Amino acid sequence: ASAWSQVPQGPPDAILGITEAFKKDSNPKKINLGVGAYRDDAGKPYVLPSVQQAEQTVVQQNLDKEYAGITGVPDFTKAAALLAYGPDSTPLKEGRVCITQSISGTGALRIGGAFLQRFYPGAKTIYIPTPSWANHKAVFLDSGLEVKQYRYYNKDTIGLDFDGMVEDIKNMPKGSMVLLHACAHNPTGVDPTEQQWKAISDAVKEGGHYPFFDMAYQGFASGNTDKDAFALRYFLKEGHLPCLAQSFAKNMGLYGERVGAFSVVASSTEEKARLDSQIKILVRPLYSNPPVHGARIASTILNDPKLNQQWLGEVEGMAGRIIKMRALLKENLEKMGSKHKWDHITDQIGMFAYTGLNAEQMTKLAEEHSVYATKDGRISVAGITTDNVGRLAEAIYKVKG
Ligand SMILES: Cc1ncc(COP(=O)(O)O)c(CN[C@@H](CCC(=O)O)C(=O)O)c1O
Repeated sequence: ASAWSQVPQGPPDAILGITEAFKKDSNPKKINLGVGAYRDDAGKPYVLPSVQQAEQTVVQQNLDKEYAGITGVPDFTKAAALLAYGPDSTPLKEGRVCITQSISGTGALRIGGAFLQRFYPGAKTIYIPTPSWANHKAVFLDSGLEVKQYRYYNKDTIGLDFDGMVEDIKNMPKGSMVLLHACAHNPTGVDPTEQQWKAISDAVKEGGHYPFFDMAYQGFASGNTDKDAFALRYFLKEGHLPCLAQSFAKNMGLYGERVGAFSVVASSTEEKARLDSQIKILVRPLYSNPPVHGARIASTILNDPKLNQQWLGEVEGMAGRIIKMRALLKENLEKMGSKHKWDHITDQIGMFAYTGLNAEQMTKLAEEHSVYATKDGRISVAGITTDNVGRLAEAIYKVKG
């Protein structure tokens, strides 16, 4: 018998499996609201013009294909840190930010999980929101951490369970690790207000907890990269020493180039040097060093003031189209005569809308209307276009009323 005879058949991925089902559907009017990837109003993937231009520049430089070093392309990681922490960030100015390039956001989370598992002085338990990105739990379990949850979403108000979240943070064992979505919460699209973030920071500080920010959508939520980094920067001002996972998949459309970064804020430059050395020791046996092409594109954009401005305009454009599609869907649902309130669709922010539809209704959307999205009722708003929004509203109305 083969060595693998006892390997069980695993389930399809909760998110990426939706695209597989969508591809199998022959209905020409099918709609894919599954994977959180931006589409333009023609429903096509969008390569940002600033990315195309940056790529041309990189190619014309005829660079070599040598290893970038374990922590990646230095011009990229320096610029990524500046984008996240901001030009007036004290830790950045004092050289206390330890950063490595990563295989996009997932890779940053995984380096973070492995680093915390190896060096965190407290209990190796990380608390993630309820609900959270479908892959968070597996990333941290596979990193060797225990995963627990804190209350986050209130299904009655289809909003933030702020009191529950703060209470759970206050009740966590002292010195717990807490994963926080910096902006554009996935899957709910529900973010704390700036006031609420201040209370959350106090609760994290009170418990001596350790914050791990996942910022996969900087710029993509509000259209403004500084605004979307508010929570992270506020925590820094409040003296927290967080770690951070960054992704350039969505805000630069570099999905398949796998461009990201993992960083830890140290308490001194001497500590930063020790962390640097250990991050390198951790990454080397993982994948040794990261791919250079995507990072060179991102670095060209971030380091060229003109291209950077153009890029910021394009990010704002993507965020703007999503905000417009939210309003259009709500309007169409109301035109259908739906007796439900749909304010949450326009109140929510970022790539996703949490519709409130249950798994059975989501299955009906797929089977009876060829509308594909994850079973938790999340829809990727970027998949909505002026052309398909009417049909989508009709389908939702038919399964939910
Ligand atoms: C909160 C959050 N963190 C990290 C990531 C990882 O993104 P990278 O591509 O590794 O940079 C995602 C992507 N989530 C999207 C995209 C598809 C997926 O990976 O699940 C989603 O939820 O649809 C995310 O939503």
